[in-house]
Amino acid sequence: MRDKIDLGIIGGDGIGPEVVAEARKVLRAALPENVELVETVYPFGAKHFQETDEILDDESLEKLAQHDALLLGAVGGDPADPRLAGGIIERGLLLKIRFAFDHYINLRPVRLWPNTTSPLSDPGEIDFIVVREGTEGAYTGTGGTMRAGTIHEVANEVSVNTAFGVERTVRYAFELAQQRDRKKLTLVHKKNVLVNAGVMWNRIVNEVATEYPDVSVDYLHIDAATIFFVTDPSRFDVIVTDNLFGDIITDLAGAVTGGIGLAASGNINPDGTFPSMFEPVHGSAPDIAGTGKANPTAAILSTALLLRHFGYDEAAKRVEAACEADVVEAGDAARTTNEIGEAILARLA
Ligand SMILES: NC(=O)c1ccc[n+]([C@@H]2O[C@H](COP(=O)([O-])OP(=O)(O)OC[C@H]3O[C@@H](n4cnc5c(N)ncnc54)[C@H](O)[C@@H]3O)[C@@H](O)[C@H]2O)c1
Ligand SMILES: CC(C)[C@H](C(=O)O)[C@@H](O)C(=O)O
Ligand SMILES: [Mg+2]
Repeated sequence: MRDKIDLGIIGGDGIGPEVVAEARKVLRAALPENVELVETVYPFGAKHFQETDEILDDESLEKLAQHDALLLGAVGGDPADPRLAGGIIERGLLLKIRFAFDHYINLRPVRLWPNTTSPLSDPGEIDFIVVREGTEGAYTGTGGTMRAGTIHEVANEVSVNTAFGVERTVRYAFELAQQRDRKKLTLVHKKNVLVNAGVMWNRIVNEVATEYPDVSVDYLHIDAATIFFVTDPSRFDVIVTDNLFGDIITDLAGAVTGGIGLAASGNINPDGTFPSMFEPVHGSAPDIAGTGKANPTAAILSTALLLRHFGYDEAAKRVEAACEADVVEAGDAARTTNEIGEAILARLA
């Protein structure tokens, strides 16, 4: 195992820097003593763009590429600012990194912890993981607008799905399913309507399935999947899905398992050619930024994914156990971002 992690950090906007501050403390404390943590903090985000006109140029991207991994809070500024229209920061910063660093696996574990409040009356056991494709689908920016601003405007947003991109994602999901107790993979798509992409996803899942005879395969249309997220979430083990469906269902999963403030994610480049990037599922939450109400647990749990990514399984387990113990003990008690971070940190000591 490596004895040094060179980490690039982008706190970003809103609650991003607030939750990242807590995550950094926990990460440092969780790492084995003989592992050096080198941190470089970058100012990128909507605020930085408003002040400097810079989003993320190629030179900065090259600097980010030199790190072993990246930790990101969240980006996204004031929706009322016309300069930020069109997702300029989300696309020019966050998606630029995911695409440039070939983060084709967007890994989003979902768990209902004891004593966590779920809006479901009888949630049962929830412990599944969403393997969201991260570099294709509706996110490529393919499309365009004709006759903009007129009654005759046509706006096309094309979902791009390549056999290469789908196959590597599906294979990753099967590998993951094979390592888990239940060994069950559910493809979530919309093959009854998205007949080109959906049919290809389905075919590739069935083809790869022949190499994993011990993994059982299930299929759900995305609309039906949202029903089961609420009525029977324990049926899921590993879900594989495209970029946009994966975005939507992981916010839903966060909401039914005790809140988006607990949902972690990793944008993984499994080949190791580029740094993987770890971030909470949630956004910059402008409605609570600066109030101390943000839950940093999702960001802290994202560092557990980072630790596991580098093989520090014991350290990852300690972070997860500390978060779990904190959730179990504190329940819904109103605490500040800093209080939650300190409580989790104290449990690691
Ligand atoms: N990875 C990212 O950087 C990322 C992810 C999602 C959204 N965004 C951006 O963030 C901005 C706001 O987006 P949004 O409002 O749709 O989604 P959001 O996730 O920021 O907020 C949705 C709701 O969840 C709450 N919430 C989010 N994180 C929380 C936490 N840690 N603790 C407690 N409550 C929390 C917010 O207060 C809000 O009520 C937009 O600009 C969006 O594009 C960025
Ligand atoms: C901000 C946005 C581009 C991003 C996405 O859609 O992937 C976010 O919602 C997420 O879930 O990480
Ligand atoms: Mg999202």
